[in-house]
Formats: sequence, C-alpha cells, structure tokens
Amino acid sequence: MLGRFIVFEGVEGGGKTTQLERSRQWLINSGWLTFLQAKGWVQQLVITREPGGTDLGRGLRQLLLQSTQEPIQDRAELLLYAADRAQHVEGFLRPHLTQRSLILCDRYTDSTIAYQGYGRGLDQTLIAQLNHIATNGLQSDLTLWLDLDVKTGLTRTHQRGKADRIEQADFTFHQRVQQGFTALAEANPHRIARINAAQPEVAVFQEIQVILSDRLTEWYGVRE
Ligand SMILES: Nc1ncnc2c1ncn2[C@@H]1O[C@H](COP(=O)(O)OP(=O)(O)O)[C@@H](O)[C@H]1O
Ligand SMILES: Cc1cn([C@H]2C[C@H](O)[C@@H](COP(=O)(O)OP(=O)(O)O)O2)c(=O)[nH]c1=O
Repeated sequence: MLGRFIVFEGVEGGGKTTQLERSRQWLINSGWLTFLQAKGWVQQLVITREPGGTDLGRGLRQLLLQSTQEPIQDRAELLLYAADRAQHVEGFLRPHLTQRSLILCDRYTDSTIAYQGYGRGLDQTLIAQLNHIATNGLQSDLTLWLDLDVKTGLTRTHQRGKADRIEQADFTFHQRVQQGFTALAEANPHRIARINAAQPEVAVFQEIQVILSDRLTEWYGVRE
C-alpha cells in the first residue's frame, strides 16, 4: 500500500475530533506535508471518519446514532457498522492509499472490537470475521488511542450537547468499551500508541506530535 493510514480511537469525549484537526494543521504548518509532497511520497492529506466517510455511510451514521423507539438489535448494529466500513474501505480508503494519500481517520476496526465486542458482548470471533470481510485485510499503520476515563469523557460530551444513541448507553457499557481499548493497546503495542487524554488540549497534542514525528521518520526517513 502506497499511502499511510492513521486512526484516532477512544471512548466518547476523548478528544479525537479536536486532536485530529490539530494533527492536520501541524502536518501542514510543520513542513512535513510539503516535504513529503516534494519527494512525491505523499499526494495529499485527507480526513475521514467512521461511521460516515462516504455518502452511504452518512446515511448509516444517522441511522446508527439517532435515538429510536424500536431498539436496534446488537447484531443489526454490528452489521450496519460493517456495511459503513466496507463502503469506506473500497470506495474511499483504498483508492486514496493507492494514490499515496496520508489519511487521518476518526475511528476504525478497534471501535467495533471495543463497542460491539466488549460493550455489547458480541462474540469476538464473529467480529474479527466481519472486520476482515469489511476491510479485506486493510489495517491502520498507526492508531492513536486517546485514553481517558469514561466519566470525564462523558462529562465533556454532555457539555457539548444532546447525547446520541450510543452515548446514552449506560455507564457500565462505556466502562467495558474502555476495557476493550485497554486490552487492544496491550496486545498491539506498536500499531496502537497510548496518549494520556486527561491533560489539557495542548499537552495532549504535544504527545501526539512526538509520536507522529517518530513514525513519519520511521516510514519516510529523516526530514531534510
Ligand atoms: N484535552 C481536553 N480537555 C478538556 N476538554 C477537551 C479536551 N479535548 C477536547 N475537549 C472538549 O471535549 C469535547 C469532546 O471533544 P471531541 O474532540 O469532540 O471528542 P471526541 O471526538 O473524542 O468525541 C469538546 O467539547 C472539546 O472541546
Ligand atoms: C466505528 C464505530 C463507531 N461506533 C460508535 C462509537 C461512537 O459512539 C459512534 C460514532 O461517534 P463518533 O464518530 O465518535 O462521534 P463524535 O465524534 O460526534 O462523538 O459510533 C461503534 O459503536 N462501532 C464502530 O465500529
């Protein structure tokens, strides 16, 4: 794969959206993007998210996050996230990676393991199979896990506005999700980098910047 695929993960209110935008600006302002483009190693920097990175996905996102009278069954929820991902991988991520894009993505397969696996309690083998069907094997090159305790995260999202269907799930659900991310990070120490997201925004980004600089150097060599 020619481009690089960086994912932001974590519980609700961890600061993914905020830090993804800071990372985008830093890649531009630090000169990294200009350098990589001048070398011909990166064509463009793109931002995307799951669910909702495609037209189909935006419809699915609305279905998944709006509050409903009829409860959405756990396996139906899992399949909707998988459908969003299949469309995103084939219609957006792979074409961009083939064209040497550097991709910053808000959530990916680890969210399904954490939310539908640890959170809902669905079988992890089933989830692994579905993730494989949806991605056809496409993994992130780097995942930045914004590690924040559930209570602080939910407080932040409540301050932001009305809670969506998943945010409304009970506290123990979100605690299981957090356990999921913790286990994933332990099992994948190189792919998943833990960030202490309980710090002020600027300090969180300083940690991210160190990791991004290291990883870009590992991938592309020292910047001239
Ligand atoms: N480090 C931080 N400290 C305090 N509040 C933060 C921090 N990072 C983000 N926020 C605020 O918390 C809320 C959730 O942040 P957001 O980036 O949308 O998180 P996520 O995308 O992970 O749900 C927003 O209102 C944001 O301004
Ligand atoms: C990608 C993915 C997300 N989710 C959930 C996590 C979030 O609650 C929700 C997506 O919201 P998110 O994109 O994090 O929205 P915001 O930035 O506005 O908080 O979907 C899953 O349950 N499984 C998945 O596979």
